[in-house]
Amino acid sequence: MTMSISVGEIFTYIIQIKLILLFSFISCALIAYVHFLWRKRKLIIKSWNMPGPLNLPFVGGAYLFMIRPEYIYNRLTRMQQDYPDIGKIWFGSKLVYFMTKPEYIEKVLGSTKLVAKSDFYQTIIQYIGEGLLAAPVPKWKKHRKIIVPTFNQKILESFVEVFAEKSLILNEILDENVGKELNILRVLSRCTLDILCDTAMGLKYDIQRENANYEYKMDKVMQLVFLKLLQIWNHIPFVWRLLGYEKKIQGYLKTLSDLIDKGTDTTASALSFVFAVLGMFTDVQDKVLEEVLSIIGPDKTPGFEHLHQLHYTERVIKETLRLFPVGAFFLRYVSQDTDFGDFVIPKSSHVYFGLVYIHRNPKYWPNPLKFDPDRFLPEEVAKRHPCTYIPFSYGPRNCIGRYYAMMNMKVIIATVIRKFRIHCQYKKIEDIKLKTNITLRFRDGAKVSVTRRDMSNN
Ligand code: HEM
Repeated sequence: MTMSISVGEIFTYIIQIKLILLFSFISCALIAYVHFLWRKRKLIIKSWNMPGPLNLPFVGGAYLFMIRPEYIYNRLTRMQQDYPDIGKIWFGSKLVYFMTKPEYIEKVLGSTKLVAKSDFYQTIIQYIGEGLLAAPVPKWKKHRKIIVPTFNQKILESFVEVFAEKSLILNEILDENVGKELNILRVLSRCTLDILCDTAMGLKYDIQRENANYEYKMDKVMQLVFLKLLQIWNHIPFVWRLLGYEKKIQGYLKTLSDLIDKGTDTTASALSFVFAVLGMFTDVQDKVLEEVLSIIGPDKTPGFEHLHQLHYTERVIKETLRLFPVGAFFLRYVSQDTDFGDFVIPKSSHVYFGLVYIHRNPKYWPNPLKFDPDRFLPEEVAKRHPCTYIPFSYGPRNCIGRYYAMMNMKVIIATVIRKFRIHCQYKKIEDIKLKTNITLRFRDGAKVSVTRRDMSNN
């Protein structure tokens, strides 16, 4: 007896198999989703009434970041604007709150209990190393106690000479590029990295003159880390490798070797914005020059004793960091239920602090896009809540390098401004479009150039 199967039957079998597979897939997905809801039930219930963007199953609100990397930060900023004071978003399986109300910010950042870093930092740890920035709490406590004294006044004072010496090399490089549109961030990154290697490790690399492109590679590493951080499909190792990102990042890391964990370029980013601002607002530039000349003089090397007298310059730096907070964003892990009066932020959630919107919130900063250094006159500062302005974060886990960075910036500005007039093609703050690769950057370049200053008429 022979059995024959008709083409029609084969077709029916195929359809049935497909239906079974589809059904199995949907069932597995449903089971996984119910399992997820069950595991996260406490977070879901406690955050239920908190406003936020639409969350889809599995991905939550992460679909909002399926955009070109340079637009991700803007989207985050808009989210803060759309949900004033506080909002929430599910980022895959992670519940993330974003807050802009200073009282809420203070409650989290000022707490000695909420000092754990969000596990979003794992990506940073994986490629850049743990450092103090991302260290788990017990290790952080121990290391911070050891490191803080190394930033004391006496030690900082001894660094000023290095700041000044390296700033003179910067001046030589600027002099070779007079009149050209410069990649100012690159030039400044090399200078601040050169300074950091010397002051932190005693290494004399002469990075400013070498052509090893450290800052370029560092930038690429940061860009890739940022992508992995915020586009959750990149968390899947297979996808990350398939897209070729792992190979790229390892390539850059290999050549950065021992510099990688020192490669912070926040100071250089901040300075690049200061230069742009000085170029845009010539009256501000003139006042900075006037102050530098009156405190330090036309040729004298800046010394520690001068720096605390540069009040106007300091206000210019602070106002620049308000509009362009180069530390862009950071996250904390909520290790215990935290009561805010009207609501509770549940244990195991995360808090995101996006600094651009916090610093430009019209509720606390009238006419926020106006560049006005006098917002930082002591009497004006006293009127504001301290957490309306947090470029160096706030509380027990704030930036330990803030005084170092401030002094470094003042020395560089004082050295450069006496020899060069700074120009910038941007005309107003709104013209500067931003992106971030962890630190804040110009989306369309800094558009800065310098010309030699004729000191007979400045
Ligand atoms: C303008 C320059 C700088 C800005 C705007 C800045 C900003 C910040 C911000 C916002 C944080 C908190 C980050 C977070 O919680 O994830 C931070 C932490 C930190 N910064 Fe800075 N920073 C600057 C320069 C520096 C420099 C020059 C150093 C070192 C020499 C430094 C060392 C650190 C360290 C070690 C931490 C981690 C502190 C901790 O977790 O206890 N920073 N910085």
